[in-house]
Amino acid sequence: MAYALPGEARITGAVFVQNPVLVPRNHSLVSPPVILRLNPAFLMQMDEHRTRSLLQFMAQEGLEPSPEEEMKRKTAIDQLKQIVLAWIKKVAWQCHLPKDVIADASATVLTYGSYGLGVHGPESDIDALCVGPYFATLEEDFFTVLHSMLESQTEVSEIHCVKSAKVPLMRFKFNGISIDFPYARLPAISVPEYVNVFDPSLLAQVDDTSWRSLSGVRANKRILQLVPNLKNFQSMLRCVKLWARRRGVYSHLFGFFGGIHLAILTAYVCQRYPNASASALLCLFFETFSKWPWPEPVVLNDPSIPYRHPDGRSFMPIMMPCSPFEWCHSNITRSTYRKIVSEFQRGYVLTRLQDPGRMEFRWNNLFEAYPYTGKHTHFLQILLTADNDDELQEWVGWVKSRIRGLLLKLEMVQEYCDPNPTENVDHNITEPNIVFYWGLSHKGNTFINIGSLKKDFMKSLNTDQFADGNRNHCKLGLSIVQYSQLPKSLRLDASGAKGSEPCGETLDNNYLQKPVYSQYVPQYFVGYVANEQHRAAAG
Ligand SMILES: Nc1ncnc2c1ncn2[C@@H]1O[C@H](COP(=O)(O)OP(=O)(O)OP(=O)(O)O)[C@@H](O)[C@H]1O
Ligand SMILES: [Mg+2]
Ligand SMILES: [Mg+2]
Repeated sequence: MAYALPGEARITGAVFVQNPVLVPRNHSLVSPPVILRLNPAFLMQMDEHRTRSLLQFMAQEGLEPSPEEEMKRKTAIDQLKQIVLAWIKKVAWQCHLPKDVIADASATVLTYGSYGLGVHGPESDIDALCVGPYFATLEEDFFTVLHSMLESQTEVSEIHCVKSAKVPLMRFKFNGISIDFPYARLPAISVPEYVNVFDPSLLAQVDDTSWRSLSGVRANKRILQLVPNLKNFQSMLRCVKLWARRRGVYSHLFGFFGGIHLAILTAYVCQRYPNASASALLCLFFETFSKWPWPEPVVLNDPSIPYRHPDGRSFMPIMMPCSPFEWCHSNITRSTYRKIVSEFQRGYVLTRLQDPGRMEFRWNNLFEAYPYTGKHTHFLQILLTADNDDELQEWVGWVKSRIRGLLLKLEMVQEYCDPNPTENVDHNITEPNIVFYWGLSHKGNTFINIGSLKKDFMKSLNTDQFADGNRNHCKLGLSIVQYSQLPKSLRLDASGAKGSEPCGETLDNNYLQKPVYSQYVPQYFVGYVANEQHRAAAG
């Protein structure tokens, strides 16, 4: 028995109900149910209690980096700023610029992505845009001069240039922290630390690549301007990201959401319910998106701003919140769309505010890890091996940057496929390796011609282009495995209480989860092509 709150009494702010309503208290525990007459003060108290328990849960989960981790990141950015400043003086001097211009010349580093939003976790990268003056070129000064300056720093390791991406960047580790480092060139001599990235006079003259590189920073700043309560937004987005990770719907490359998508969805709910508490916002997130009439787009900005409707190819269109108001790039497919929708619905069922008599909220249930082995009986095993760890890292990165092709091919023969992005290591195999297990539909075609699937995918992988085609020892194996052939750590019956004996190749439970941070990004990665019209509209 559950009494729903009347429609108009939804939690849309500090005021919860217009009229007291009757609800059962602890209806599952008390029989017959004790009926309690709720009043707004009680509901408010209950909301505070829920928010406290959510914040407690977040603390237990270690979602916020420790002060030491924070300091490490801040130091990394400060040091990068110093390096960039030294770099620009050197470039100005090499360009034989007049002394006073050399003295004025400056460049800076602007953070964006999860770090810029203040929602990074211990495992997040730092997205840092290097912004330099007009005389420092991308190809020569950034990718050659700055690259070699960075390479010579003891703090920097695993540095790679990703020149062919839409947003060209350097990728490296600074004291062990992964950094994405694109470059934008502004029509100025001096780029101050707090440069205004919305300044139309600057934007009107930047080149296309710089424009795309700047769009990440501009989108972030816009999100921060648009959310009414920053602290609530940050708490909620941390929770939403944890939920998405645990439920297997966080991975842009594997057809799910990336950080930018979740940031915009979260900001949308915050904007719509400016006075709601952090816990109410999380509940409203699931309510909003479990009922969302996809493919109706999610638009964060003022709805009066005219926009072109999406082309109909995107399952879940989400608009970037800064001009020229393009769509966030999305890899969502038929299968991943289905999974995301069902996860929104699950979230809604577990957090619905229909039962306000329920004082305790089991947040653990919402964030439970997705039970792949309870949902699927057959899996596509994707095994990637290489001669050494460095080659493996490059190989995995390359394959992941093109993995959507495999998903689409599989969807042509399978009704549904669940591409689990978790990276496992099989210690029974001597070569360095990474293994993925993708859930297959039991209703679909159980016969998959693995040979032809692999041939097609290898063709689209275009291994000749991969590191100049010199990596002959990088291999990819595809096979279908049953539940019983999975590593024990992935099975529901890992305790051995029940379940069948392994058949075929036996895999042990010595698997590790080890995310690979790669130099490769898909060609379409981030952003859009700007044109004169876009620039004119910028601001
Ligand atoms: N698909 C995309 N479309 C548009 N912009 C994107 C896209 N993916 C990434 N970006 C830009 O790059 C930034 C950094 O992306 P990244 O993948 O590092 O996610 P993030 O939000 O920082 O989350 P994480 O904590 O996982 O790193 C985003 O904030 C966004 O500006
Ligand atoms: Mg990031
Ligand atoms: Mg990044």
